[in-house]
Amino acid sequence: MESNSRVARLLGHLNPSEIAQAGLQALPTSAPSSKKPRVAVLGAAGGIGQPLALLLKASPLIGELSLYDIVGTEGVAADLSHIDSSVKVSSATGAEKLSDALYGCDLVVIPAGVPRKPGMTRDDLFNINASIVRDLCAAVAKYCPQAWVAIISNPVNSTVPIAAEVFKRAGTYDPRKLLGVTKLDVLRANMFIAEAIGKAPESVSVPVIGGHAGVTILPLLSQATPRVDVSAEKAKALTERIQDAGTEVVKAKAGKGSATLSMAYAAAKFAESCVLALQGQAVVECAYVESHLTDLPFFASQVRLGPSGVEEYLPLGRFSELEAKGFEALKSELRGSIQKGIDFVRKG
Ligand SMILES: NC(=O)c1ccc[n+]([C@@H]2O[C@H](COP(=O)([O-])OP(=O)(O)OC[C@H]3O[C@@H](n4cnc5c(N)ncnc54)[C@H](O)[C@@H]3O)[C@@H](O)[C@H]2O)c1
Ligand SMILES: O=C(O)C[C@H](O)C(=O)O
Repeated sequence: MESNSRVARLLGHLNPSEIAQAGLQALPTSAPSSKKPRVAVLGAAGGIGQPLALLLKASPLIGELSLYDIVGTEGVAADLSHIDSSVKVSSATGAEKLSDALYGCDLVVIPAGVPRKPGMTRDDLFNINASIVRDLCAAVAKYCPQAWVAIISNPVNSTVPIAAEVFKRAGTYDPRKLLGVTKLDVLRANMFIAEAIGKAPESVSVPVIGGHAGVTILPLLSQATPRVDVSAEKAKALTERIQDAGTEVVKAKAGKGSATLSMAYAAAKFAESCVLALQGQAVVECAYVESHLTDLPFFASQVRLGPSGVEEYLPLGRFSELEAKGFEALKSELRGSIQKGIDFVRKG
C-alpha cells in the first residue's frame, strides 16, 4: 500500500500521455459504480451533522444514509425519515453500535467533535478532537476499509494526518480516498469575491490552497474566474477576510459554536461530488490531501476525483506577489500541525 501511495503521488504530477511516455503504468483505477451509495455521517446529531443529514436525505444521488453519534441519533433519524425522498435512513448510537453504522458504507463523512468558542484557535480543539477522529477512523479501517473518508472535524490540518496514520497502522491506507474538507473556504472565497466585483456568486470560482486554519488558508485570487481586478490593498483585505471567516462566525455566535449551516451546505456539495466521482464522473474539488505538489506531506489544492478517489493533482499555477508571500508564510504552521497529528498517533 505504501509503494502504491508513492506511485499515486508521482502520477499526480503527470498527465496520462506523460505517464505513458515515461513507461509508467497508472495505478489500477476502480470501476465506476452505478449503485447509489451508502453514506455515513459520524457526529450526525451535532450542529453540522443535522443539517448535513437533512441535505443528504434530500439528495437524489444518495441511496442510504447511516447516522451515527454518541447521543441523540435516533431522534434525528426519526425526524428525517418522514421526508418523502427515497434515501433510506438508519441510525446508531454509541461506540458499540458503530460497526452497524459503518458496514457497507462507500463514503464516511466525519463532523464529530467539539467546535470553537470565541478566543480559541482551531488547534485548541486538538486535545479533544484528535482522539475522537483517531477512534472513529480505527473503526472505519475495521468495518468499511474501502470507504472514502471526508474529515470535517478540526483542526483539519492535524486530523487528516491522524486519520492517515491510523489507516497506515491498520494496513488500509489509500491516500486517494482520504479527504480533508476545505470546501467552506472555497464557498467563502467565491461569495466575498463576488460581492467585491459585483458578480453573481454562482459565476465565481476561486481556488483555495494550503490548509484550513488562519494563514494556512490561501485563496488564489489571481487564478479566480472571472478575473478579479482589484488593487493590491483590496486583494490583501479580501484574502484576510477569507482566512478569518471562521472566526467571524465564531464571534457572531458568541459562545454557541462555529459555522454549522454553511459547513453543512459545503459538506453536502462535497459529498455529492464524491458520489459523482465514485460513479465515474470526473469532478474537480479543492481538498486537503496527502500531496507532493509542495514539500509539505499534506496540502489542500484542486484535485480531480474519479472512481478511485484523487486521480490527479491540478498544478498550483503562478502565484501573485501576495500569494507567493502567503505561500511562504503558511509553511511552518502547516508543517507543525501535520507533525503534531502524526506524532499523536505514532507516539501517543
Ligand atoms: N472543516 C471545516 O471547514 C469546519 C467547519 C465548521 C466546523 N468544523 C468542525 O466540525 C466539528 C463539529 O462542529 P459542530 O458545530 O457540528 O459541533 P457540535 O458540538 O454541534 O456537534 C458535534 C457532534 O459530534 C458528536 N460527537 C462527539 N464525540 C463523538 C464521537 N466519539 N463519535 C461520534 N460523534 C461524536 C457530538 O455528540 C455532537 O453531536 C468541530 O470540530 C468544528 O470545529 C469544521
Ligand atoms: O472556524 C471554525 O472553528 C470552524 C470552521 O473551521 C470554519 O472555518 O468555520
